[in-house]
Amino acid sequence: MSDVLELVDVSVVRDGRALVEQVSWSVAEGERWVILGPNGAGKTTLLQVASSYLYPSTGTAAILGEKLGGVDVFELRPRIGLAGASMVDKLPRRQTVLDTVLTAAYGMTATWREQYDTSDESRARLLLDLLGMAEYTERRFGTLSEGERKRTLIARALMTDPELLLLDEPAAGLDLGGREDLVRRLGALARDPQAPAMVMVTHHVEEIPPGFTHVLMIRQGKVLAAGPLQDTLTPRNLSLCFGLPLTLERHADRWSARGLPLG
Ligand SMILES: Nc1ncnc2c1ncn2[C@@H]1O[C@H](COP(=O)(O)OP(=O)(O)OP(=O)(O)O)[C@@H](O)[C@H]1O
Repeated sequence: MSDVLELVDVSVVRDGRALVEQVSWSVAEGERWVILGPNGAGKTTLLQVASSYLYPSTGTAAILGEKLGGVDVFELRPRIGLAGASMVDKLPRRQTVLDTVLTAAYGMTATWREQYDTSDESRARLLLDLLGMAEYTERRFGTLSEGERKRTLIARALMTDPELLLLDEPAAGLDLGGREDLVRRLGALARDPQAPAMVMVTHHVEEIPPGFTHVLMIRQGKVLAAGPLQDTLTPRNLSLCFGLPLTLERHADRWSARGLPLG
C-alpha cells in the first residue's frame, strides 16, 4: 500500500524554538487519522507541512509520493484538499456558496469571469448536497453561519477530487446540533471506500467521527503516541497528552472524555 504521507524526523524551527520536533509519521491509503493535542501542541504546523505550505527545517516529508523540495507544489496542491479557518479570510464574502466551491476546481479563491464546465458545476452541487448545503447555493458566503461555512469549506476541499483531505478543527465553534450533524457527515465520508485518505485536527475526542481509524497524539511539538484508535486512544495517553487525569469512554464508535473529580 503506497504512502499518502510520509514524514521522517520532521522538525519545524522558528526563532530557535521547535514548533514540531522529530516527528515521524506515515499515513497509508484508506486510513482516516485524527490529530489530537492541546492548544499550541503543533497540530496546525503539522497540517501545514502535510499540505505542502510549510517546509520542514530538518527531516523529510513526502506527500502523495512526492518529496517536498523536489516537486512543483503547484502540481501537488490540487491533489490535496484543505479545509481550515485560515481559508475563510481568503474567500470573498460576497461570492455565492456555489462559486466558493467551484473556484477550487481552478485553484482560485474568486471567480474572474471564468467559464465553468457544466460537469464542474454538477460536482459542486453534488458536494454541497452531500454536506447538507443544497439550499444555500445562491447565498453569499459571508452571510453563512459558522456551521454552514465549515460545511461549505469541506465541500470546497473535496472539489478537486483530492487524494488527501486535511481538516483543521472542522467542528470548532459549532453548537451541539451542528457538531453532531458534521460528525455524522464526516463519518459517512470516512466509511466511503472511494473517499480520500483523511487527517482531521481536533481538541476533543467527542468530535472523532465514526469510521476514523488512527490517532496521532502530540504534546509540545512531539509525538506522544500514534497508531490505530482502539490501541492508542487510551485514558493514559489522553491524560499525558492534555496534562491532567482523564477518563475516557467509548460508546458505539463515539468517544467522550472527562476530567477526574478533584480530591
Ligand atoms: N511563525 C511562527 N513563529 C513562531 N512561533 C510560531 C509560529 N507559528 C506558530 N508558532 C507557535 O508554534 C506553536 C504551535 O502552533 P500550532 O498552531 O501548530 O499549534 P496547534 O496545536 O495547532 O494549536 P491550537 O490548538 O491552539 O490551534 C504555538 O506555540 C505557536 O505560538
